[in-house]
Order: sequence, then structure tokens, then C-alpha cells
Amino acid sequence: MSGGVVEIESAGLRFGDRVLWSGLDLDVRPGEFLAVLGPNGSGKTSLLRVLLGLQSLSSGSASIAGRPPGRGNRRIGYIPQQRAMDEQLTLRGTDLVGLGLDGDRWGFGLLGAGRRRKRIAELVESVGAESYAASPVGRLSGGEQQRLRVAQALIGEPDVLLCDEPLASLDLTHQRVVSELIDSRRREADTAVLFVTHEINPILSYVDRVLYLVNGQFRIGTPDEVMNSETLSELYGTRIEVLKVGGQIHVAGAQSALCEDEVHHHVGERVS
Ligand SMILES: Nc1ncnc2c1ncn2[C@@H]1O[C@H](COP(=O)(O)OP(=O)(O)OP(=O)(O)O)[C@@H](O)[C@H]1O
Repeated sequence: MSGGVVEIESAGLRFGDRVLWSGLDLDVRPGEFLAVLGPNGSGKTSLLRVLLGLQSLSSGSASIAGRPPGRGNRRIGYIPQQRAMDEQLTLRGTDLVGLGLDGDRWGFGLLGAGRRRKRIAELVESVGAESYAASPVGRLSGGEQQRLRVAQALIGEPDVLLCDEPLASLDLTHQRVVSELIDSRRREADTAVLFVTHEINPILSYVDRVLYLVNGQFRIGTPDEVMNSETLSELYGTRIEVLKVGGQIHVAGAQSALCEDEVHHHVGERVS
């Protein structure tokens, strides 16, 4: 293994008897855009938690931005899976974005006050949040909060960006704004992106490789290598049809391969 900003070797994660994945080898290069797909409960978020140092591997090893996973690595940006913020939260949007500059250790900014304000304003503008960034975040809509979280993750100029369904709750326009922003960060600064999603289509043109997790199994490859009927049928253990229409990928049959409580993320035209 060499040159990866994320290096995962022979990694396994299990909870009790349940193996989420095992034998995972993955090297993510600087500037690479990796989509992490798979049904509910396949271990996508757990993989990010391992890289954040919040979850230990059951076997194997991982390193990120040159260090073992652990707290306080400012080279990592993280966009968490969306949870609504407390309505009573009076923190303003700009303060939330600024937290991305402070790290979680020192409690004061890494930049002087003027540069700090300017940098926050740039990021707020980049996610189109100028009109509400001065408001208390608890009063904002889910999508507005989400755009501020993206700005917060990017402001520290991370080498690796871990994104957990960052487009959920965004309308189509802002899905595009946010995915283009993430894509330009990795093009301009060689930031590696690990992007957990149920929907590959909004990011398909950016994706270099896909990691697809299902029931303890996985495949890694380019979208064409992974998102085809043969590979997904093998992975799900049943017949899956993958249709490519108008530059989009539609997966049919994955619903019936999953148990009831996993179905809700797979209805309609959704991909995983
Ligand atoms: N600390 C833990 N102890 C026991 N089980 C856990 C723990 N953390 C996660 N799990 C289980 O591992 C499985 C994978 O969870 P994870 O959140 O990684 O899935 P996911 O692929 O991100 O799913 P979703 O698409 O629903 O977000 C789930 O069944 C979850 O309940």
C-alpha cells in the first residue's frame, strides 16, 4: 500500500455475530472521489466512524491523513448524517461555520479576527447561505442547516472529506451547489472525498470509484465496473437489473433482495 490519504488494510468490523464487512483493502488517493453505496445497515456510516476514530476495527488497520484514526485531526473534514438541530439553539450560522476553524481543542481561532471573518464569509457565500447565516441555526430549515455544515467541513481546508449523505434534505439546486463545491475542493486542493449516499446519480459525473457494501460483501471499482447487472446480482445474491438511461443509473430488483425494514431507502428510482 502506498500514497493513499486513506489506507485500509485487511479491515473487518463485526458486532456480535454480525459481520458488517471483512477483508476490506482500500487505498484512497489524494483528489479521489469515492462513493460508498449499500442498503441500510450495510456499514457505510460505521466505515466513516472507523476513520473518525469513533469506532474500532475488529481486525486489520486503517490510517487517514497520515495518522491512525483519532480525534483532533484537523486534516479531516466531516459532514455528518443530517439530524435536525435543537430549535432552541441560538448559535448563529456564521458561528457554526467558524467552529470548523477552531478545531475542538483550543477554543480560539487559528486565524486573526479579520481573516477569520473574511474566510467565514467566503464559505457562507459558497454554499449560498448569505441571507440566513446571521440567524440562529435552530430556526433554519433542514436544508439550510445542511449547507452550513458543508461550509463548516470545508473551511478547515481538509485533506480528506468524509461525507455522510450530505445531499439528503437538499433540493435539486442545492444538491448541485453542494456536490459541485465538494468536487471543486478535491480538484483544486487534492482533497480525497469519501461520500456515503443512497443516490449515485447526483454525483455520478464526479465519482472515480464506488465501494458497494451488501450483507458483509463488497465490491470496489469504477462506476461501470460495479454498477452493472452482473456485479450487483452477484453481490445481492439475486437477479438485479441495472439500466443506464440518459447518463443515469437505475437499479431494479434490489428492494426484493432486502428485508422489509431496509426497503424504504430503495423505492422508486433510487439506486442502492
Ligand atoms: N456500536 C454498535 N453496536 C452494535 N451494533 C452497531 C453499532 N454501530 C452500528 N451497529 C449496527 O451496524 C449496522 C450498520 O450500521 P451503519 O449505520 O454503519 O449502516 P449504514 O450502512 O450507514 O446504514 P444507513 O443506510 O441506514 O445509514 C446497523 O445494523 C447498526 O445497528
